[in-house]
Amino acid sequence: VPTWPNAIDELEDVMFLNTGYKSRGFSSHITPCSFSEFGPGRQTAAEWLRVGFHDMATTNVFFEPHGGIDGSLAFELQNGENVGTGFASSLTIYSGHYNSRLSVADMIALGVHASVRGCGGPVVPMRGGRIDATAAGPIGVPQPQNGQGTFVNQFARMGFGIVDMIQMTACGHAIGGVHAANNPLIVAPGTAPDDYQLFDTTLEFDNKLAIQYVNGPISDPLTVGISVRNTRNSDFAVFTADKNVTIKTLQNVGTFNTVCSNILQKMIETVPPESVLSDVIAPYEVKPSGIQLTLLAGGSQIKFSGDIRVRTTSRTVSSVSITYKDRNGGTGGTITTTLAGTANGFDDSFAFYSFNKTFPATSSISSFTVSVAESGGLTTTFSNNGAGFPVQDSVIVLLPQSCSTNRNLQITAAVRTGTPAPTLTLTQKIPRAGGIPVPALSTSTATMTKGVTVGEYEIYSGTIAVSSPTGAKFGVSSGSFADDFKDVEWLGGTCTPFEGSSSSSSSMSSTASSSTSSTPSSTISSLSTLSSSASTSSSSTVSSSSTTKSSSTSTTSSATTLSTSTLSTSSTTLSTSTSKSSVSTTSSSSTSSSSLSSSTSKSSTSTTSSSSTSSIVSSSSTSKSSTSTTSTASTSSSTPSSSTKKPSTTSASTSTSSPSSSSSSTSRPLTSTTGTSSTSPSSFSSSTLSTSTLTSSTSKSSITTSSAPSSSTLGTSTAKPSTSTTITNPSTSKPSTTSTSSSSTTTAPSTPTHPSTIPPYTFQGCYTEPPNTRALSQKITFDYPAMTLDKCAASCAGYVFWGVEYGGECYCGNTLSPGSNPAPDSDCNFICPGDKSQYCGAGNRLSLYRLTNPPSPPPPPAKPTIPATSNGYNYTGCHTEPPNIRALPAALYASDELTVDLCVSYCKTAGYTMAGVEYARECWCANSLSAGSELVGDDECDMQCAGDAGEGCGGGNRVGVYVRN
Ligand code: HEM
Repeated sequence: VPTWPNAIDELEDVMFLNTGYKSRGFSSHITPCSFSEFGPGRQTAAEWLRVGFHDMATTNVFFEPHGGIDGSLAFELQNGENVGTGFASSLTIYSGHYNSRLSVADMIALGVHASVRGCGGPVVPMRGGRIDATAAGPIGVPQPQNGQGTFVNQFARMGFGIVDMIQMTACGHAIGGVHAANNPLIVAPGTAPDDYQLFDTTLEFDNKLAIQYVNGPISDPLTVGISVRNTRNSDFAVFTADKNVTIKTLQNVGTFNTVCSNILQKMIETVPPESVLSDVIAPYEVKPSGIQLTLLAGGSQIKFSGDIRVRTTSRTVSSVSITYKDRNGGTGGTITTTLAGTANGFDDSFAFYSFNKTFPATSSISSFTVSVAESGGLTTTFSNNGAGFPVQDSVIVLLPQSCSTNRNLQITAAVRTGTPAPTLTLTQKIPRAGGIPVPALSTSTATMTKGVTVGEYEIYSGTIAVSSPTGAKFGVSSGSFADDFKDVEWLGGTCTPFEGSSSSSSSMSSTASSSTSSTPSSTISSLSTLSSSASTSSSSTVSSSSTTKSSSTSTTSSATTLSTSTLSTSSTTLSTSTSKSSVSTTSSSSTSSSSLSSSTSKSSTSTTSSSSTSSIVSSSSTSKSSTSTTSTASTSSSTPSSSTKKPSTTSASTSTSSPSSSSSSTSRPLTSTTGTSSTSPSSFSSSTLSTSTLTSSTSKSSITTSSAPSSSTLGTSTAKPSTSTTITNPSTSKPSTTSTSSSSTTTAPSTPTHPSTIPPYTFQGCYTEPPNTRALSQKITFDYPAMTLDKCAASCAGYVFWGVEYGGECYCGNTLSPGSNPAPDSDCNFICPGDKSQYCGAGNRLSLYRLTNPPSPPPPPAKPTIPATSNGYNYTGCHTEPPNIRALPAALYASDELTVDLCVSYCKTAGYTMAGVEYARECWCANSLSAGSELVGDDECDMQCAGDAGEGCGGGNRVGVYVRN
């Protein structure tokens, strides 16, 4: 069970909350299994499974980076290998769930898991942590016309053997079918219901395909039907690759389910090396959900609210309570909860218990444990693998005081005195152009300006422009503290002013009002705030600037910030707070209410932590409450400003209502003009990297604003190898051992090249493959692990051309097909796996070589002459054969020794007055020429006589006719 918070938290929610309270709705697109929101003739579950295969299938495990499940499919929809609308529509659905904590690549994997399980198949174990590519990868998806040998090689390139190939394809084709519109050479239009021919007789994930393939009747259009004569019966080619041994084993249901679980897990765990996968995701037994601290009016009290999600799959819960520690690690108290709702996954059920507790800001909270009492009397305490569930109170977003108007967010946060000035961060989903269905994530940041100080906290505010509110997330962070990943859509249109203590509240209101009148200079003041914030903070910022104009800078980092935020464990919180406390006291000079500063209570890193994981207590429990109130829980417990409870901003704003909501100050339109150029296209491109979060959460913590340069390295790595410098790694295996070439002898080359000669061949350049055929097609060999240019040259000895493609494919031919055109040499950027000093083509690109001195073609045969006379017969011309009869039908003599003399003497001896030579070796006789035979040019009767190349003996359908003198 993971420790919370965890990089997989968002994925875990989307994976398990299928229906009910706080459902994430992911699986609704594939429920029931046969469902498609796009109408008849489609099955979304099948489309999701296929998306998984096609995203993975261009993997080349012999290269770095080698691709895999990385979402590159989104950039490859136009490349001819991904035909059908299911790819774009699936990725569009995933885009709706996409954010800085959940990559498209993880959703592609989750789509495989969900479609298989949702269709009644086995559980495919699921891990998180895939990083999204930012550009297309190479081509290489198996196409139905490829043929068995190519399939075997393509799967080998992906890292799979023949048995794997058969298993994966049989499991993949357990659901769905073939669309006539996409594949008219496999399913003829008009021959299947909705033009959609299923692979077997069911839409469920079962082994009918295997059973029917072995025993018949076979309905799989990739095995039987018109695909056979169109050489597109790829399932047949795949399943027969081991003489049907593997497909036969899949007739057993148990074997089938085990095999499919394993092979599909391998498929979705084929990922680029930079994607470090998490453990297999199991649902939390207890998981905090929507936890929020809110500093209440006056600043002396904090409200702590949210839900506790309890897994109820195998327990009947009677009550859930929370025991918390104060911010110094001392005993805090106990909080009761009420059932708010239930939810279900494919195999799990959950109940959410809401709570709402107010405690003094001085003592506050640092962590909590959860006790779950079961109806049987057992009570289990969950301490988050020992340390309790951490809660940081150093940076708190004040949702009631935050709002969104005119595409501007105005965000207010309370920051514990002594904590450096916070940064406001916004991550938006910006649509991509060019038919790419997945948006880019763009993160922009803005400085925040300090307002009043109330008790332990300083109130900061900031504004930031939002161009794409749907799915946008915002947060506030300072160092490793953050309160973030909040939906922009939660925000109402009105910001309720923060009511500080009597003196401070006035200053706050002045802050708010001053915003409207603020002058251009505010930008400057905010900048000064930023610079000074590190050390002294306080003073300068208090009033003036206010407007929170904050020159927002757009950066790309995003995710790292978001995830690390919550990681700040309780202990670190404590230590930092104590150390900083001195600062808070000094700065208190500026504002009034400060004095409290009880944070100095040091106590430092109190160890305490009750690591008890399963202490058994008697039934009684603390609070029953349980079911009675159910859904109303959240509202019932609310105190004055219950607002933060949950997104629904409308209720939030209304509940807090009363205190002079001075509408005028709501939010200032003026800021819209400020230079928040965050949305400029340039900043988007690299932003998708964000999701790197999942791996390295802890270390990155402090990055927030400046990270752009570092994160960019992650992104580029997933794309194509691009330029030479990125890959190199000269060490490993050195120049080839093969002889022929004049290659280097001792030193390892630092940069690969396109050798200008591989004797007896010369480099022609980097060439494309023509659209519908191969550039070179006479002989093909594969050697993905160890191909070199020299090996291909040796394999193609005797051919005029050869070329290496995709690192491991070698093609030979005597002619280059039309449509194969020169491309930039830099396109051929795959390093030869067997010789790192050479390039071996790329996806759809051949490193092309040609014989330096092609053998001079044999001299064209001398044109034969047609003898004018022979043996008393005279040549009368070249005649056609009439349609239904021979020109000289009476007698035929054929010989490989034929000459004109031989033919004439044959007919003469046989008593005919006419003789005719045809097609090099035929001799025809008659006494008259048949009607319909026409005279044509002599050049049509110049085929060499079989017995004498110097003489003409007619032609195809052409008779050279001789008549007796
Ligand atoms: C040699 C390997 C393979 C070839 C040549 C191949 C070919 C095809 C073709 C031609 C279609 C019909 C697409 C359409 O008309 O819309 C199809 C559908 C499908 N393929 Fe494959 N496939 C292969 C392997 C796999 C694998 C390994 C998987 C997954 C693990 C898979 C999953 C699917 C699914 C689920 C469908 C149904 C899609 C739908 O109903 O919309 N295929 N495949």
